[in-house]
Amino acid sequence: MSLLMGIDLGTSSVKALLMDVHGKTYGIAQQHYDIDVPRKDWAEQSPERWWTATADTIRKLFAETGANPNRVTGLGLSGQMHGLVTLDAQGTPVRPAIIWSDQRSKKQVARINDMLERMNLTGETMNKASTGFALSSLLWIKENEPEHYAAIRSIVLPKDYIRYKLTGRIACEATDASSSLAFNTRGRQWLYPLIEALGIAAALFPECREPFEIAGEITADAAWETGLRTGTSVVYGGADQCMQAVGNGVVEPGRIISNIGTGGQVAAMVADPVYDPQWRMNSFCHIHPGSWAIQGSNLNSGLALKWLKDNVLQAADFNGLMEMCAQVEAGSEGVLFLPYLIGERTPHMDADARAGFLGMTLRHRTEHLVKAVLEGVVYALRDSLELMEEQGIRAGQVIASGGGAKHRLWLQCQADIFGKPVYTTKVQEEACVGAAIVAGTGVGEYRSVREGCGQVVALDERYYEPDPRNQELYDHYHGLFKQIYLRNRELFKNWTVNA
Ligand SMILES: Nc1ncnc2c1ncn2[C@@H]1O[C@H](COP(=O)(O)OP(=O)(O)O)[C@@H](O)[C@H]1O
Ligand SMILES: O=C(CO)[C@@H](O)[C@H](O)COP(=O)(O)O
Repeated sequence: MSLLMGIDLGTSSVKALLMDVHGKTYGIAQQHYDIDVPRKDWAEQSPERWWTATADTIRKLFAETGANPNRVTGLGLSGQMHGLVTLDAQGTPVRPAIIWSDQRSKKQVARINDMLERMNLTGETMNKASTGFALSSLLWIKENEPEHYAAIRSIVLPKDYIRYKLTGRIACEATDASSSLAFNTRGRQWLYPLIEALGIAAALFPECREPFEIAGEITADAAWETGLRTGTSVVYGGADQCMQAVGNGVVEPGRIISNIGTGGQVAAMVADPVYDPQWRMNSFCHIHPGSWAIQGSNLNSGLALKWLKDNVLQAADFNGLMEMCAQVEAGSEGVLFLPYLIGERTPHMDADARAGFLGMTLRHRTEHLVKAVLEGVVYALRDSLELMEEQGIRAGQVIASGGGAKHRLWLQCQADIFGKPVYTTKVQEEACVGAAIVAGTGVGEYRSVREGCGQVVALDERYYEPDPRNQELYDHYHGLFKQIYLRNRELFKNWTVNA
């Protein structure tokens, strides 16, 4: 039977998955990497490091499964969104990639947003600019690193670089391109009037296609580095949020995803170009022309727990932390964590917002801080869920996904704080599975993405009910959580000397 490969270039690791066309997983391999923070507010990763990690991971996957590369009929890619990879005339990265969590481009964001309003283009972008979006980062390079800017011949988003290394073809696709802000999200093409008004050459933006189209074939060099067969078909793939939606079977309206990756999102698919007129959420292209994803984008989800684990507690692993706080009561005995370590998008769109613990007394111990971080992350997701409902999008089912769905405590916390049952799918590594389904559609294993989802994705029978005893308490703390930001917003703006 044919096999499909899905690769997800995440923010904390790259994962590769092999499955058969019915969704039976043959194996998953992973390699971790860090975010580089060379200066305050910067967040960068090396595209070359992504590539060596990806090639190693694919080789490891073949070694561990013993699968024959000749059986792989299609490969699809999923990737962290928004980031900017700059390529020179030889296709070599000009500088490290500026990724989604970078905050250096606040001035450029303000200017782009002014321009969007003046040119009346917000109906096309369906978003306002944020720091870490590729267009904001590119304008920052233009204004601050002219020698680098002069060397750029094309720009792509993170997973597009991996596709280029696999196939030799430089290109983008609509779901991720719509997260760059240089894109007409309504019309699914680059937004040249905006690009040109910012003094950026339109030629830097390569051709932009659809996720399930075949982009090319594995080159001999890539085959040598990865163990894949030369000539294997590679589809364009898509943004991780889109591929995750496919891997959760969310290819039509009615289900909402709550994702805890490095960032966090509450997202739904809509069949109309819906966006929040107050710009508290994001709307991006979904898998097919005529479909969009509307999402609450929280920047500090798994990232906040990872920060606590690595920078504060120097703990060995996530499971150990989760067990440490398993006995702490709902509400962490009054400790609240505001998770805005790198600012926040939904609902505040404020790169200056900052994190903190509040409400501590002599009684509190490490385990309360851990639980408060889990809860703080979910309060932020609840902000997104409430905005989603404000847009008229009702959640028939909330499906949890991402690394945060690996532990029952975080799943129960979501059910309790949302006040809704939370489901998971039987799928492991949903973004990889989504990418594999899209690959299967591109190479003709499935007649449609929907048919692929039908064959591969099923909900787990086990789900998490909200505990009625915790509802009032969590409503109260979520109210405090919102107030803490609102009452400190002005202080955050002037937090740092010489900021
Ligand atoms: N066993 C676990 N228990 C709780 N949280 C976990 C566990 N494993 C991973 N996580 C959380 O998931 C995050 C990584 O999620 P993932 O979806 O793999 O991220 P990305 O796609 O950004 O690389 C970690 O930072 C951590 O907060
Ligand atoms: O900003 C966003 C989505 O809008 C980010 O969440 C990136 O798409 C990275 O995803 P993860 O690596 O955290 O899953």
